Amino acid sequence: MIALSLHKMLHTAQGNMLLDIALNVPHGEFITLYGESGAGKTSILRILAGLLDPDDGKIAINNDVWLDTEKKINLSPQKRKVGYVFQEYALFPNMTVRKNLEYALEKNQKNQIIDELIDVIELGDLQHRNPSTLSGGQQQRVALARALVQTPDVLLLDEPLSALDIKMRLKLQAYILKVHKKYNLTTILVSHDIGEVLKLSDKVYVLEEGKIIRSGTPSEIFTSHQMSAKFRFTGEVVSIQQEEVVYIVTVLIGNNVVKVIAQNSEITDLTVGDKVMVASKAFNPVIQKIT
Ligand SMILES: Nc1ncnc2c1ncn2[C@@H]1O[C@H](COP(=O)(O)OP(=O)(O)OP(=O)(O)O)[C@@H](O)[C@H]1O
Repeated sequence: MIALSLHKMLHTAQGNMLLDIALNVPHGEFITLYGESGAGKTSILRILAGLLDPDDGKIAINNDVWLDTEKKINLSPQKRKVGYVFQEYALFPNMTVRKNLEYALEKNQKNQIIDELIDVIELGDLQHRNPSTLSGGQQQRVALARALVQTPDVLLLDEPLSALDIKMRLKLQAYILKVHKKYNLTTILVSHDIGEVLKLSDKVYVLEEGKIIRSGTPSEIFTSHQMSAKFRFTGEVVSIQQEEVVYIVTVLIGNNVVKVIAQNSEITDLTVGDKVMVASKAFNPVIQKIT
């Protein structure tokens, strides 16, 4: 469980903005912070990691207190068990992938974890190459592995996939989910990509001007209930799930999510990431791939 409460006066181009957050994240949950640019999402991650001090607050992870401004407790970033992945890959360019991972080992830590992560994140073929020779997606896989070397309790992901194309994003999303489950992490993602948020998170917190204004499951937050009877929209498939004899296709249309019931014949050539048209036909939405 992450128990977090904090205040921090932030200085924005429009003047002061109070970041005022209280959040409890159960152990093993995957949450997303979602909101406009400048709402304070990155600041929350930096405060958790110990890279930014709040004006006052408390952070406890399970029973470990990382910060308690009243009791003057403030653990250094090195003592907090967090893994942090940013949009920038921030790898050492002149060290091999393996050396980049080994560099993250703590003193006296066995390097067995390096082989395990290379296996789990499938970096075997890349381990002796330098990051500069790798694609963005491959570099981000290395950055993800490096964030896990010290077996953190908490994984912080600050728009880690936003520089990647859709194919790479989907691949990396799968690795992120895999490590989240395998290492029983509590994960906090910052993302603007609703498809990604839907796929990865258990719960979404919507931030506006430093405060949480709404929270719920991704479907609760993003599903539109205001669809008119006659419509025609284009969107992107974010998931396809089988429900007994039919399929539920989740389509992202602008900032809204629409769930369409489809027959087997409608989804045969459909995959996640496809652009589709959703249109009403006698009150039932139909879905068609755009080629
Ligand atoms: N150390 C600091 N002290 C005071 N203000 C800060 C500090 N760091 C950031 N800010 C300001 O706080 C505001 C929120 O920044 P933050 O990066 O947390 O937003 P964000 O929601 O992550 O935005 P984005 O989606 O663009 O990354 C910005 O206006 C920023 O200039």
